[in-house]
Amino acid sequence: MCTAATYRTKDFYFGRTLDNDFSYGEEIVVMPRNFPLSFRYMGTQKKHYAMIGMAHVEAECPLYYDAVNEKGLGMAGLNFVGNASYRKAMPDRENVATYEFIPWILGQCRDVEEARALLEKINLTDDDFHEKLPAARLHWMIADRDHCITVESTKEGLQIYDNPVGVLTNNPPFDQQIFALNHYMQLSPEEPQNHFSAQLPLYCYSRGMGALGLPGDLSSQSRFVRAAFVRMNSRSGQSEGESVSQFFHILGSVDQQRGCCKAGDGRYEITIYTSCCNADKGIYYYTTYENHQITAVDMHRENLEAHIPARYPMLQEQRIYLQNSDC
Ligand SMILES: C[C@H](CCC(=O)NCCS(=O)(=O)O)[C@H]1CC[C@H]2[C@@H]3[C@H](O)C[C@@H]4C[C@H](O)CC[C@]4(C)[C@H]3C[C@H](O)[C@]12C
Repeated sequence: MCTAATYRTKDFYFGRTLDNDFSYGEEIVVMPRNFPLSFRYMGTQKKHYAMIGMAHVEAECPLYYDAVNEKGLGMAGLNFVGNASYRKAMPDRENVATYEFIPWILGQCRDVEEARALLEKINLTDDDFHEKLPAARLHWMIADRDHCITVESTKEGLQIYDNPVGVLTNNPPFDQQIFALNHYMQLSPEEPQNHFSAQLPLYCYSRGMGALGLPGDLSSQSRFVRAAFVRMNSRSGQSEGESVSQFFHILGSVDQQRGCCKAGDGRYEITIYTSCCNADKGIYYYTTYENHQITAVDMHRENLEAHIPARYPMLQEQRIYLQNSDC
């Protein structure tokens, strides 16, 4: 399971949880403008926008899970197993393999409007990166500070949905996820009133009762509702510290603890990492399952005119600050 979210204060933030029962060995990768992007069908782009994100690097090629570019556009891929459907390359389309989709969009587009224009011409192909890395069954969230869309390639073709919630999880398809919010419109951060019966002395014996009924389980539909409720009602200060902290709290509402979701063979699905990217400043903040200290990589500290990506393995060791170490 995974959840992606956007958040806006003074700056625009974009991030996700990556939930799985194993890791592909991902790292933070800054792709500079002059790293040649060789596409399977679309030739080579010698120059493109720089980007920072989480990727598995295979044969020197960053395969991004989520990233933002230097213009403040963000994109993340999340499992969409059983619904994602890709086609063979087609003569009249811009054919892009799914593992190329993030650099294809972020390398060329400043914002969602430009991404929409590319999406009109695209055909997502079913090509594997290689036989050990088959095409991942995903759908994607693309967002800038003003707009957010969900992109799904299904048997019916390419679906592009406005995403007014700024949240994406996994199945079912996005129109059904959004529809399900109708069932929760009574949820509120306010104290509820007794509409049940005037003849009964019902009262609020606890804070938080306005959100009674918010689903607490780990299914993707429930995580969608929970993250949407938290995200839509989120309040924080404008500073970087307050914004980043609030973002991690939003995604903390859908965190997966080891033991609650069995994945077979004694393995469990857990939140391997949580990311929060300041898309305006190009700073990628993250925590991992074992390391709750927020670590950051700033793309603007790298040479963005370089030809080779800069790679930062995630710091996994938790450093605990002993406050009374002098005693
Ligand atoms: C497993 C990840 C998605 C996690 C997720 O959504 N979990 C939800 C579980 S569930 O549905 O609710 O059960 C996805 C997100 C990005 C994917 C990776 C990226 O697409 C980059 C490459 C693409 C290659 O084709 C396959 C390996 C790969 C390295 C992918 C492996 C895997 O499919 C990743 C890591």
